Amino acid sequence: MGGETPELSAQERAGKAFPVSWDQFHRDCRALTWRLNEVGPFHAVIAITRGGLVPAAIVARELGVRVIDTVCIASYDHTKQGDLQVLKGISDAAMKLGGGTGKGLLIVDDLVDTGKTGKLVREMLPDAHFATVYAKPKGRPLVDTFITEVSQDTWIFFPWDTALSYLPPLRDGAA
Ligand SMILES: O=P(O)(O)OC[C@H]1O[C@H](OP(=O)(O)OP(=O)(O)O)[C@H](O)[C@@H]1O
Ligand SMILES: Nc1nc2[nH]cnc2c(=O)[nH]1
Ligand SMILES: [Mg+2]
Repeated sequence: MGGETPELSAQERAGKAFPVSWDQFHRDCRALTWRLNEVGPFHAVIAITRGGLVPAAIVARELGVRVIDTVCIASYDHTKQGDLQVLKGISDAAMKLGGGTGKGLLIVDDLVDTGKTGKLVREMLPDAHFATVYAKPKGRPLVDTFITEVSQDTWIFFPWDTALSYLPPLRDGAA
């Protein structure tokens, strides 16, 4: 493979890192719920797995919603985006609650980046409300409610993907 430039992952292209702690994530999910409380009530929460599972649990708890379904979509293999794969669709029971179009349903994901994942789910449930905790500019128009916008060249590190580790002092060359 000599001489070939290796393809950059989405994370490498993103450049800037935005690490989020559990505390911060919990606070941001609660802030999201404050906004959603004005929009509901919702019959059910639909979590886009896997990243949507944690915010969906927190939001559903705060809103008092006990029906939670999943739509299972994979696109990024760690940080490289490939074709979207729907591994599991929305259940018939949740579809029925949303009258076939998603009316009164709340879709939750951790973030929108390019918007490809969100677009696909919106097509499945055109009348549902779509909420994410974080949004990048490309995906932002797809989202009805979000809390924090980060630039397109930022990579968000979630607490379930990270651990506390030693950081060398700045003067020793740490970024
Ligand atoms: O707006 P997009 O460019 O489509 O990217 C956003 C999606 O990417 C991540 O999921 P990922 O596919 O990495 O799967 P995961 O939730 O299982 O980590 C994230 O949780 C969103 O669902
Ligand atoms: N963890 C994480 N996953 C993503 N998938 C698409 N964009 C991102 C991001 O910024 N962070
Ligand atoms: Mg995801």
